[in-house]
Amino acid sequence: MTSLSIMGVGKVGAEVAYLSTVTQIADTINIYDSVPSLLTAQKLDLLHTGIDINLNTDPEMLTESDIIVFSAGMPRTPDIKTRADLLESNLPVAREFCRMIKNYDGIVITITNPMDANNYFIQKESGIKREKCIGFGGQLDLARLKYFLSKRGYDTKGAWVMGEHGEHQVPVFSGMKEEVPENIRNEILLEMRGASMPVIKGKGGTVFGPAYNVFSLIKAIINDENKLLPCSCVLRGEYNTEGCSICVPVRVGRNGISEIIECHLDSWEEEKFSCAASHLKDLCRRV
Ligand SMILES: NC(=O)C1=CN([C@@H]2O[C@H](COP(=O)(O)OP(=O)(O)OC[C@H]3O[C@@H](n4cnc5c(N)ncnc54)[C@H](O)[C@@H]3O)[C@@H](O)[C@H]2O)C=CC1
Ligand SMILES: O=C([O-])CC(=O)C(=O)O
Repeated sequence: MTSLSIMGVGKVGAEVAYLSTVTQIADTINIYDSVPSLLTAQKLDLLHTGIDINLNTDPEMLTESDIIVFSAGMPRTPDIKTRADLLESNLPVAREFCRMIKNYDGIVITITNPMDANNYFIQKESGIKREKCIGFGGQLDLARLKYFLSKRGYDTKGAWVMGEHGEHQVPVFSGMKEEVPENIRNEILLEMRGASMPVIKGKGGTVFGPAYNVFSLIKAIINDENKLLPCSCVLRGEYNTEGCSICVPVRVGRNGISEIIECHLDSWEEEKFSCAASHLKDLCRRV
């Protein structure tokens, strides 16, 4: 029996709820949002699929879940330059979330930006084990990296991402068969940084990319897949890093993160990862 909760059913949260409903991935789905009219509308719309699901909207049920997706808070608009600029608006929401989930010891998937800092804060504030606090964003960055590589005719096998889900993301090329020269690496990095903005400008926010990949993460947990995924997690010395949550390769199964993999990086990647870590440590000191 699996119970899944989604806190914040705006664009991304609702799409995750929809995918979880149509695939019947969980036995119980619990959705919550601070806007009652939106919450009622999302509930009715899900029920109108005709799918026989156990759907609740009771915030008390959050702590009874196996997995909670935290997707509440403000998204970027075209004039909000970086995800880190959302910290002041969304930290109070993360704080309220932690109050609501007191004594919870299941898995939290953090989506709300700035995701790495929020994941770090939620882990620290809630006291939930770091293995159960999974920051989402790396899978989406990896999908985008693969898109930019294939557009240039590269075989994407072995491509990876690490670093911040933000300006300091780190595409990892050194595991690929073909060498990617530095000028192309820099070009792709710039494209990755700007990847979501045309979507935000054109339709108000990214939805399908994040929701599909969050759903794969939920599936990896529920089915105990022990799947290798790029996720943000609080480091305690791995990659010589502590004091922040940052995207690294991890294995994910029923109990959350079962292993943090320390992979080889070349000098270009190492330099970028170290910049990402110091940027995130600064951000995390503020939470
Ligand atoms: N990590 C990632 O890869 C991605 C992260 N995001 C982030 O996810 C967050 C949500 O994005 P969208 O769904 O597009 O935004 P949205 O505005 O469509 O939905 C956010 C929802 O949160 C609700 N909310 C706000 N404060 C709340 C509270 N205190 N309690 C309960 N609900 C509350 C709002 O009523 C709204 O329905 C944003 O911070 C966005 O930047 C979005 C896409 C990808
Ligand atoms: O760019 C944003 O603000 C939303 C997001 O995190 C993404 O789509 O990667």
